[in-house]
Amino acid sequence: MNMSSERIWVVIPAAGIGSRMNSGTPKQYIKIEDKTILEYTINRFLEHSKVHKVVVALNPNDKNWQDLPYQENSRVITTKGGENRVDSVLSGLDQIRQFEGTEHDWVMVHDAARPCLNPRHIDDLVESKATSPDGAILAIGAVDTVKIANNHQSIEATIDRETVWLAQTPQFFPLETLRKAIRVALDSEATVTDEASAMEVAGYHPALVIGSRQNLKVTEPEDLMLASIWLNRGI
Ligand SMILES: Nc1ccn([C@@H]2O[C@H](COP(=O)(O)OP(=O)(O)OP(=O)(O)O)[C@@H](O)[C@H]2O)c(=O)n1
Ligand SMILES: C[C@](O)(CO)[C@H](O)COP(=O)(O)O
Repeated sequence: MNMSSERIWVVIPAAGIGSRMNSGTPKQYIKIEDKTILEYTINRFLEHSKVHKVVVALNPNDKNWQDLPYQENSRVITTKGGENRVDSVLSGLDQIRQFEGTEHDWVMVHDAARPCLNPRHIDDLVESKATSPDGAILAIGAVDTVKIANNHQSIEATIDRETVWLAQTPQFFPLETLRKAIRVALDSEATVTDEASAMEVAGYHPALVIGSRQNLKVTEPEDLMLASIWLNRGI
């Protein structure tokens, strides 16, 4: 257990319905081999020595959580998810603050739908804390040429892909700074599709930490095969 004054919490937004997956089961509860996608994701963090506790934001209509093996685990806390991902994340941050979080703590936010995260990337983010006070996110560079489309779905322009980074999660920030930044961003009706968006609106410049295409977000049916391959190889 990490006894330092600066603890690392994890918030896992898991309240989505997975509409793009076209599955009868919310995608975070689809099983690969013997475990659900959500279990792979939660276990990634429970197995990491630097992680204090994990807060999972659940859909209010979630019927599957009760079947997962975390009911008696004191390091796993649940909270009520919200209408959008950002609302679920904020609910998790508020839960931490109400529970035992302090202003010294940091938080990693990681999509439930990214079960193939390699633990070494958690280490990389933790290490980034020493040099990135504004926080950091995992990201990967674009390997294809990047086009900007006009509203008729034809090419408007090509942009220099050296400047293009595809954001992943975890996204790692000081707990209180992130919580306040999200609240300000939402009050200003900014679009917040990841935590870094809110931090940017607040004027911060989070660092980019190299991630991996292995850390894919299971979004559409074809992603399941890729996730299965990675998970069956063992991470
Ligand atoms: N109101 C929401 C919406 C999404 N999420 C979570 O945010 C992560 C990333 O979102 P996404 O991949 O878009 O998941 P869904 O919203 O479930 O997918 P879709 O957009 O296809 O419905 C997922 O783990 C999802 O469970 C959440 O906690 N609360
Ligand atoms: C947070 C995220 O995974 C970073 O790429 C992404 O923004 C989530 O988008 P989604 O549409 O909520 O899956």
